[in-house]
Amino acid sequence: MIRFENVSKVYARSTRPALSDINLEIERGEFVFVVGASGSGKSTLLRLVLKEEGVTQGTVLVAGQEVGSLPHRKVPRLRREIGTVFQDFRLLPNKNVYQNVAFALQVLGRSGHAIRQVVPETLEMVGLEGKEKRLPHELSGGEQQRVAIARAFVNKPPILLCDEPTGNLDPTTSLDIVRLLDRINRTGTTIVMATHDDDIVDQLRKRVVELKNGHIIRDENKGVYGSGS
Ligand SMILES: Nc1ncnc2c1ncn2[C@@H]1O[C@H](COP(=O)(O)OP(=O)(O)OP(=O)(O)O)[C@@H](O)[C@H]1O
Repeated sequence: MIRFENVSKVYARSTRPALSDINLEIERGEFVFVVGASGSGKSTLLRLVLKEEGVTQGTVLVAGQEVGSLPHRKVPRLRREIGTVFQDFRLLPNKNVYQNVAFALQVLGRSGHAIRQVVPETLEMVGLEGKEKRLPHELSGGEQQRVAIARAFVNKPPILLCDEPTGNLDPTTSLDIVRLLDRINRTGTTIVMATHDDDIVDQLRKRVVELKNGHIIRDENKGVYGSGS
């Protein structure tokens, strides 16, 4: 589903590579935690998948398509295949819960009929039924993140990229959010989650890819946050 072949990324005005010679294969339906210290390259890895940044060397493939050679006009189609969830939720502040999620489908040109069917289903799945009319500032952080997840998932993308989705949440709420992501993963969605949250990684026991200074130093199934070495 996602493949990195000998990928390096050096940002402009930077001497040290953010990623160096990364080889990584993530199969359809996997749940992968990407861990590592601040600056180790986690966000850069996600940005390359989205073509928010280009590679300096190597190849990134998403669903068999080479992202680097994708013409600009095809980037929106790539991004439709990939839901994104961030630490800071990024909700539209003047739209209510329902509208935030519906908007993601409106921009894809979905019919009103389809939207009226799928938005309530998705809000129920993430546990927000009854809160449709609330504005983001009337929700807790955990609820706001549920809206963001509903919005990312409402068009059923095959891939969900999550960059520190629990970074602003307390431990109990964080665990609820990751359990929700786990449930979404069980519907067949591939999930890649960059995180600093050791408790979450240790509890979920998924595949763990650890980055250090832009290198993969560990890739372990049913892994824990620290290598224990
Ligand atoms: N736009 C940019 N221009 C120049 N250097 C950048 C840019 N974005 C990131 N970097 C550098 O690339 C390296 C990797 O950064 P990245 O954001 O991928 O790390 P990270 O593991 O996601 O960190 P954090 O956990 O703090 O979010 C760092 O050295 C960072 O300073």
